[in-house]
Order: sequence, then C-alpha cells, then structure tokens
Amino acid sequence: MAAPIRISELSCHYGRLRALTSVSTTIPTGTTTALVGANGSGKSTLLAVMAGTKKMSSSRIEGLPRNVAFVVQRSAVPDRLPITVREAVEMGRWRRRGLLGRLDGHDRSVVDGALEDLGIQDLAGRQLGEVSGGQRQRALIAQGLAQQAELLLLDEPLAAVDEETALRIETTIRRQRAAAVTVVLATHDIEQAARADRVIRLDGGTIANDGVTGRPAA
Ligand SMILES: Nc1ncnc2c1ncn2[C@@H]1O[C@H](COP(=O)(O)OP(=O)(O)OP(=O)(O)O)[C@@H](O)[C@H]1O
Repeated sequence: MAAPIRISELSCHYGRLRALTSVSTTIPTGTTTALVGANGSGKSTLLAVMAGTKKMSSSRIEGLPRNVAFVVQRSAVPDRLPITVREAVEMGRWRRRGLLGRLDGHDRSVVDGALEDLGIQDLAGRQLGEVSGGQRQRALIAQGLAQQAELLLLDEPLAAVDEETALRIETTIRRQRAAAVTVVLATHDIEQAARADRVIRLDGGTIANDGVTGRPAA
C-alpha cells in the first residue's frame, strides 16, 4: 500500500487573511476522511491545497499522489456551462488525454461507468445547465470518478441534494473506498462524517480534533 499523505505545519493565506495555521495530520492511503467545522473554518482551503489549486504559505506535504481529483462545491461551478452532462464527465479524462486528445474506447467506457455509478446515464445528452441542482452534483462527482484518481477530494458532496441522490453519492464513496481510493470530503452532514474512517474538525483554520470514528465506511 502507498505511503500515507503527511501534512506538516501547513499555513495558508488569502492576502493578509490567514485561512489555515499550522495544520498537521496524516491521512492513511485508502481511507475516507471527513473534514468538519463551521463555515469559514478552512475545510475548502485544505482541500484546495491538497488539490494543488491553492498555494500554501508554508508546509511540507509528503505522499500526495500525482493523480488527484477535486470535485468543488456545486455553487463554485457556473450553472450555465454550455456542455452536456456527458461532456462534463468526459472532462475527467482530459488530464490523461490532453485537451485536444481524442477519447478512445477505454475512456468512453470509464465515462459510461461513472455515469452509471451516479445513475445519470439517461441524462447524458442533456445540457448541464438544464438539469436539476442535484443531478448536476451527480455529474460533477461522475467527472471526478472519471479521472480514476488515487485521491478523491469532495467539497460538500451532499449539499442541497435529495435523499436518493445522497444515497447514490454515499454508495459511490463506499465503492471508492473499497477500491482503495483515498477520499477526503468536507461536509456539514454529521451522519456522513460519522460514516467516514476518521473525522478532522477544523476551527478557525486550526485542527480542533483529529480522530478515528471507529465506524469503518466499508
Ligand atoms: N478566495 C478567497 N479569498 C479570500 N478569502 C477567502 C477565500 N476563500 C476563503 N477565504 C477565507 O478563508 C477562510 C476559510 O474559508 P474556507 O472556504 O476554506 O472555509 P470552509 O470551512 O470551507 O467554509 P464553508 O463551510 O462555508 O464552505 C474564511 O475566513 C474565508 O472567508
């Protein structure tokens, strides 16, 4: 099994605002970790640092895999992107194919599998901007799955989704864990957090609590 992800003394700023201060933790490979904490406590920032989309001011992160999928909060994605649901999921293959590379049969079957996992194969031809918010959330997660990443980062995957969509997303996360994918998710859903292997509670940009739940996700 690959080495765990070790984060040491991570600090991170937006201009003069310090969003994370001296965050240190270890995330074992193949486990599911939930980040919890109040609005503004630094959950999204920690995910963005791990995804490489936000620069840190200081830190050492060891063991980050090369292929990381980051599914941002739905509210951070424009509602009216002029692409179909399938095209959105296909974007998950871009890193492997390159922007102009054509998808081959394997890519297409990975995309089909991701659409099926999230139960949106019937919506594949619809415009992303014309499906419901919960369906769009499924499409964004399917895009993350299509990357076949070793580390899957999910920012509030259950925000404003109905029960069926939540169940579908939870099943997907369990399957990723069973496939030894490391999952880190930010959530305000206490039940979802309790289903993770461990919970990290952030408070004002520092770790207030870091512990195993004793309830394995698989
Ligand atoms: N792009 C940005 N520019 C400036 N400040 C930011 C930016 N993004 C986040 N912040 C600030 O950084 C801090 C941490 O925000 P972050 O979004 O990481 O928190 P969060 O725990 O994910 O919150 P939420 O639960 O509301 O999603 C907050 O004080 C926030 O105002």
